[in-house]
Amino acid sequence: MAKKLSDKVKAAAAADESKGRGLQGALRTRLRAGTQQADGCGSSCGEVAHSLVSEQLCLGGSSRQNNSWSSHKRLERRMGLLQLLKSQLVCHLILCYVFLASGLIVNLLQLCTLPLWLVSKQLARRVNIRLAYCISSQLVALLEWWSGTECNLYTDPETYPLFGKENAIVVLNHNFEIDFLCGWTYCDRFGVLGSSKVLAKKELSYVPVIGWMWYFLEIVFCKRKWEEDRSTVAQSLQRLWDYPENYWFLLHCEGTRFTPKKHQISMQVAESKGLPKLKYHLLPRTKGFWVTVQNLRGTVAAVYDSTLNFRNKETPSLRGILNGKKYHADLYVRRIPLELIPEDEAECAAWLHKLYQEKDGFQEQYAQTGRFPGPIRSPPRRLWSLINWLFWSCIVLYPLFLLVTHLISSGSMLAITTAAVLCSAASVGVRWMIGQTEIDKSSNYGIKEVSLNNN
Ligand SMILES: CCCCC/C=C\C/C=C\CCCCCCCC(=O)SCCNC(=O)CCNC(=O)[C@H](O)C(C)(C)COP(=O)(O)OP(=O)(O)OC[C@H]1O[C@@H](n2cnc3c(N)ncnc32)[C@H](O)[C@@H]1OP(=O)(O)O
Ligand SMILES: CCCCCCCCCCCCCCCCCC(=O)OC[C@@H](O)COP(=O)(O)O
Repeated sequence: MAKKLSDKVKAAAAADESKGRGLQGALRTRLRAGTQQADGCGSSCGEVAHSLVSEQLCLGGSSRQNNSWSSHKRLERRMGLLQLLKSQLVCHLILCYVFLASGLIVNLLQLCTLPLWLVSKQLARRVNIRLAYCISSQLVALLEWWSGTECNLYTDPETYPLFGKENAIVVLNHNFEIDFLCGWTYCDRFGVLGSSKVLAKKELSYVPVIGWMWYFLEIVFCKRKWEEDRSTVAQSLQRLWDYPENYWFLLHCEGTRFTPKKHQISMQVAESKGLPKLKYHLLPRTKGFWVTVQNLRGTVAAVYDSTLNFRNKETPSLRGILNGKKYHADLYVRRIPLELIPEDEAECAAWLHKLYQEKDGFQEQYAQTGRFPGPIRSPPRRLWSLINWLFWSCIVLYPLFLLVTHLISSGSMLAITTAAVLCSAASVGVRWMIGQTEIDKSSNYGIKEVSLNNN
């Protein structure tokens, strides 16, 4: 497609040239048109614009051509150096240190808000929303500003203005290691990052910084055991009725991340239930969806059916992001008013199965054409996440710098060894946290229960 576009633009430019406009001017005009077209058609098309710029640089007079060419080369070399820098361990250690140190400070501040809950619950919630933003937006900054990952949004123009202005249940496919992070990015762009919620597995509540922050955000945890979850999940959802700010409530109805083995097993379950097979999704669990819709009816306006995929079959990871690797996310969102969702449990379950069949169709279309339906309306990344990261870096890196210089000048072996042990422990801790996002280390949920049922 990229080659086709490039050829098309060049051919049109040559035609313009023959009309006497000069090849450079013609290319410049066509380039503008080409870049606009590239906006809507995939990453490779973006590269067309880049290659045309390079060609244009080569088309000037010979001395200008040499200057432009060498400055282009310099730029490329600088980009290469920047990329090399981003892959260095020392950079990762600094990023992780800032995240851990600032995260623990924020957790401590959240603890300090406990008395406030007794005096004014709504004020305590608003304070915690802002504190949580300080943590989650650091990961958003990592995605948007460090790795430069592109996040496109396919949605219809009537829906777009409602994003961030109402409470919504977001049903998102669970196929990627960074789908939670892409979710956060969209939340940030529509101003609901601090307040957004999820139906999360209980194990995540023990993850330092993020899991601890979630207690204060009234995140809903489940054990993925319906007998226990049916009452605890409903109670936690009821508490959100008077939440003071707009939020998105995320539900991965598959309940676990996609792996070929889990897919095979869940399709056996689908078959046994007489349901059509899904190619790109696990069979959704319907109880969590039903209980969420029932308990949030009246306070949530719609379900945002969200389907995420990455261009060129990219398999993004948090490690890749930390290394500065750029990915290209595409998200398709359909708004479905909550009144359209059946109240009866069995009907609601059938509705969800149908929704997942439609989602599977969208993924098939994406696999075939590289596009979801509808126009792209991508909100720009916001500066706030970067400003927040710079602010916390100043706060926690300055004392670290003082400490390191003091340690070195003191020459005390004991102090230096203690610092090295603490650094290693922190590094192991962060690796474990990153491990939580890795599909290779995914739980046995969706495998174990079926083999138990079969025994
Ligand atoms: C685009 C914008 C994005 C916006 C983002 C917004 C906010 C962001 C905020 C935070 C981001 C952080 C993200 C963190 C992500 C963390 C996510 C998770 O932790 S996912 C895991 C936890 N969540 C869930 O599990 C939700 C889905 N699960 C359910 O709804 C379950 O029903 C349950 C309520 C958890 C109960 O679990 P249980 O295991 O008891 O399930 P069921 O009773 O439903 O299971 C029995 C049921 O399933 C059938 N079955 C059996 N085996 C399988 C199988 N392998 N596959 C499919 N189905 C199976 C079985 O036959 C039973 O069927 P039935 O109900 O018909 O009897
Ligand atoms: C600037 C910042 C640098 C930071 C570097 C360190 C970052 C460490 C971040 C750790 C973030 C931990 C958040 C975990 C969210 C994981 C969400 C997820 O995807 O959970 C999986 C479950 O849904 C299903 O589990 P499985 O049954 O598949 O198993």
